[in-house]
Amino acid sequence: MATPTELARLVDLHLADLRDPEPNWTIGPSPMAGRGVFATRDIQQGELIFRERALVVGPTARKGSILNTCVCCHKLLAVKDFLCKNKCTLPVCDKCSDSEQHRNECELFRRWQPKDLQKGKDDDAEADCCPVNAMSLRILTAVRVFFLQPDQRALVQAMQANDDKCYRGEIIKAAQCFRKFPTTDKPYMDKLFRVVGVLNTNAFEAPCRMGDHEILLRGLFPLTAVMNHECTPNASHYFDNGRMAVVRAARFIPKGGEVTTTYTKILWSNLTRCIFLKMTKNFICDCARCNDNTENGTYLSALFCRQQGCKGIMIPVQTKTLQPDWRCLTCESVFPHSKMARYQDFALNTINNRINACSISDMITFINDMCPRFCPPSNYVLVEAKLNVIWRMSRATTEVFTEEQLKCKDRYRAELLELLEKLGAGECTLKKLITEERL
Ligand SMILES: C[S@@+](CC[C@H](N)C(=O)[O-])C[C@H]1O[C@@H](n2cnc3c(N)ncnc32)[C@H](O)[C@@H]1O
Repeated sequence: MATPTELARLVDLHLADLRDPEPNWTIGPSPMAGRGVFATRDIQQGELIFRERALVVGPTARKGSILNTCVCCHKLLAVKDFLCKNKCTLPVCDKCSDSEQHRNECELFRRWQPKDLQKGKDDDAEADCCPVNAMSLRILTAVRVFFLQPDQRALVQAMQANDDKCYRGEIIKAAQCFRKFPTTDKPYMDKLFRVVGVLNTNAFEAPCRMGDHEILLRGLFPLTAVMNHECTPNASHYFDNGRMAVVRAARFIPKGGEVTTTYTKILWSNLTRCIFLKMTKNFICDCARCNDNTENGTYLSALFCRQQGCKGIMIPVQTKTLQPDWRCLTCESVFPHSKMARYQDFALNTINNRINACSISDMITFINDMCPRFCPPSNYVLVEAKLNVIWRMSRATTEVFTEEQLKCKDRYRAELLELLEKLGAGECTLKKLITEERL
């Protein structure tokens, strides 16, 4: 892995005009992990730390992604016949099909000879069959790295790449979308594997708005990615239309302090964050919040006691483990994680199914009247459901809400702000969004 100095040199080149002549940050060795970002002087709460453009972006192509979106300008395309007119089989608008930006990848995809997904299907199936394979779209961001300038490619090389067998699977699945993928070219495949590893370790999903449609882009923002993770971080980041990352101090950061961000959602429970970080970033966090099973007194993990007749709440006993025992704070019964995990999944699915299917007004009734029967109010799934209601109400343009519903929204908002306060989240992006109701 590159030294902090070498990484810093390449990051400076990448920042170009966005580099402050006297930055309040520097890259150095981190006691947390590898390299990290550190304050060169005291940084006040709310102060800008840096802005950076994406080094490379591409489609996320995750389950549920809208595939008929131009991979260059991100415009929403027609529902049918939306592939590049030059036949690379990527979704590209007519204008971008002939653009400089698309030329290299278009040629490369054509050379690899994409398989025709509609071939061999009967007429009816053909009508319903999406002509794009999400796995070939997913590999596009990695492919784009090969067309960057030498210094930019060196920067990608200098970034950390976690080793994970799943990433190989991602490449194998992409290779199956083509007749002539260079599978036997070992040096090329090794480089591709590393780039895919860098993307999976470092890339962000950045929202990008195009008119009234919003998509998530997969973007590599190298300096933002060098920041290590803390569950209640001292810096917060947001993305300006998918292409620019903006990082500000959420709290005061003393000179020499490590500038941290979060790789998870701030309101997730200890256990949910722990599982997510282990699965996606391959580490177990050791921050103060992860070591406290009351979760700063927020009890975001809490579930009702499974002992008959007891109305107490249970919380995980051990911290920083994927399968803790659970103990009731009232009757002190202990249950194994397997039992509580089933119960947590039930609460999660019940609430999330409603979120996806209910009107705002039904959701409020469900949260206020039904949820308290099976889920403690502090549980993160219920907390997120309230966040979802605020989000939907603030975006609703035509719906008219009753006085009662508006009061509920204000109550949810006050509860969420109190939670963030307990967590010590400072001026984090979520607080800003809740306060400004621009979720
Ligand atoms: C995006 S990189 C962060 C920058 C990285 N330290 C470097 O030197 O390039 C993410 C990886 O850093 C490590 N990491 C980040 N935060 C960590 C933490 N709080 N504890 C342990 N490892 C962490 C993990 O290996 C994680 O997969």
